[in-house]
Amino acid sequence: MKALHEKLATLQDYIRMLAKIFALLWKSSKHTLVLLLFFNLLAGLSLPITTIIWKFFIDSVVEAFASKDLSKPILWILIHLLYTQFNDIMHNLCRYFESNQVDYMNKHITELTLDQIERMEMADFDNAEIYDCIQKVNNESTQHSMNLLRTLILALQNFSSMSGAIVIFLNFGPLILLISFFACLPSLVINIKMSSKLFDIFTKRFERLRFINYLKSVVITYENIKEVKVNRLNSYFKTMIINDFNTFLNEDKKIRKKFSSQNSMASLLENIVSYSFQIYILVKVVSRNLTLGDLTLFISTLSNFQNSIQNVLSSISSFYDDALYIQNLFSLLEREIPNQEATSTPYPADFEKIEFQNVYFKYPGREEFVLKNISFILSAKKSYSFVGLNGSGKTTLVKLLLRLYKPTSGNILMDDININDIDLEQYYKHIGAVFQDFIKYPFNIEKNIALGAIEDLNNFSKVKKAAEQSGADRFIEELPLKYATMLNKEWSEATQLSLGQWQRLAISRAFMSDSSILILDEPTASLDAEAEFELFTKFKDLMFDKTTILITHRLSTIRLVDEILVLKDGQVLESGNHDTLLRYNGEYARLYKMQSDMYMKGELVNEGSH
Ligand SMILES: Nc1ncnc2c1ncn2[C@@H]1O[C@H](COP(=O)(O)OP(=O)(O)OP(=O)(O)O)[C@@H](O)[C@H]1O
Repeated sequence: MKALHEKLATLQDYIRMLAKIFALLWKSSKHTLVLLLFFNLLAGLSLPITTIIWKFFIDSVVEAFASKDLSKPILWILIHLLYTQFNDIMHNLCRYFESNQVDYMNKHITELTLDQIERMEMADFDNAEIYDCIQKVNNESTQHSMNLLRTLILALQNFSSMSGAIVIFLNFGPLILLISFFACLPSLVINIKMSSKLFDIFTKRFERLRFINYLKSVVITYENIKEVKVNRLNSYFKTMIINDFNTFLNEDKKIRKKFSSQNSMASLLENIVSYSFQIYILVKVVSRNLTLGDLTLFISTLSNFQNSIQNVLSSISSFYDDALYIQNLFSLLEREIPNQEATSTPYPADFEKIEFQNVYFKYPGREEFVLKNISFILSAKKSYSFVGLNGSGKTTLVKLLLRLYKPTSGNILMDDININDIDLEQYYKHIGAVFQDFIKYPFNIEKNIALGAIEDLNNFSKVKKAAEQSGADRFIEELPLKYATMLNKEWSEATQLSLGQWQRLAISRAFMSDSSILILDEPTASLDAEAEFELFTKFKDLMFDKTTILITHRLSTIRLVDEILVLKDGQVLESGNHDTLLRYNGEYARLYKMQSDMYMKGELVNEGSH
């Protein structure tokens, strides 16, 4: 991805970017955009039209001094009143359509982003640059789309005002406006330079800003408060954050100071030009025998013209600020995602075995192989466990089976069918998984369980049964609102569950699914050893017709499975059932002995990891 200043190096780049933004606005809501542009163009004309009305009013007042007839000035006041009223209505309409357009744009961007994210593969999320981009777009979408629209509207209104001014000056001396425009150019250059400098700094410090925001969120997140307090980290983090703010502030102040003195020089030039022209206008009005109204008309129009230029300048610099976000948005939306190969092979519901054949795998962007020459067979309707030290590749094996990644080489077959050829929708319908880092959905208990089978979202009796099977029903029944209880502290009237209770809900989701393969990747780490053993015994009975894969570090539970695969450094070291592996007296026997010794000594309270 190119840096923004490289991408927006030329005027053409700006125009291309503007065209893309316009297309985005157009697709968000054509109808609202047309009305919004129309009313803003009209609103932009209000300044020149009001100035013209005042010209006629002043002329009529001068006439009234001689004729003593006030009807004309009163008529002009009435016209002004009507026009002001019309203007107010128009401005309200502008605000109405602007707010609607912001909402439509937000909705459209959210929809496009979510569509794109749905099409992206797991490997895309491993790419730090893409991941970063998604986070930025997600966090800043609302604010920036609003800013952007305002900037464009402001620019449009001012262009409209400037065109009105040009029409007024057409017969009087359009050169005056042209020279005034050139007098504003130094300001334009200074503003663009300042914005680009601030923008460069902002880009450079973006990483650090994200770090600070992350640190702030560490301090304010409910789950973290206890650790932060106990370790007395509040003031340490606060100092870190404030120090960074001070550094940024000083850097910004230096730049602003430099440019504000340059800006004063530029304003001096503008003022000299402006006041010279006011004198010129005065001389010309008198020499041509024009009216007092004409004098006010031209002087006010000149001043309005210069203000409009200033406003357009500030639009350009705020556009520059918002461009980083827009750049991220477009690079995310324009990212080419190769169409998934059509995988239409039906899921082999009555498969007999799953076979890993010489599977090698390395993560995208990584050099080293995480899995090396893995070959084994899982028979249908049997239970298996992957065992090994942290980082030995257990979860990676599961990710390949779940088709979140494809093997770098080698095949994974269900009978003779490569799993990556099976229709994906059908595949996921038949495979269930619960992970250690399961999701805490922002819904009530019923829905948190029901999401295990999206087809059965409203099947309450199935939800209840799943909760009974996981043992979650015991704590649910004690809650005042039972299955209707909202979870998580963040939501009003919500209850905070313990991690073990959350895990039981996640496991209930597995009981909802009618899948024929079930993967449990350390979903029971927060349950005590006894609860895990009891749960898995139950699991085995209930899941007798499924192929199950259990990953846990508790070897006491692992005893229950039909076959154990021991992994070390991405390779299968041993396989067999508990007794065979103990007799073999290899890695498994060593780990098992170590854990049971610790149990005997009462040292292992919760052996989540080695
Ligand atoms: N997304 C990723 N990108 C790059 N490397 C990864 C990624 N996920 C895991 N790894 C690396 O792959 C190796 C195997 O990780 P994996 O999660 O499969 O181990 P594990 O056996 O499940 O470990 P644990 O018992 O700690 O859960 C580790 O060295 C890890 O650093």
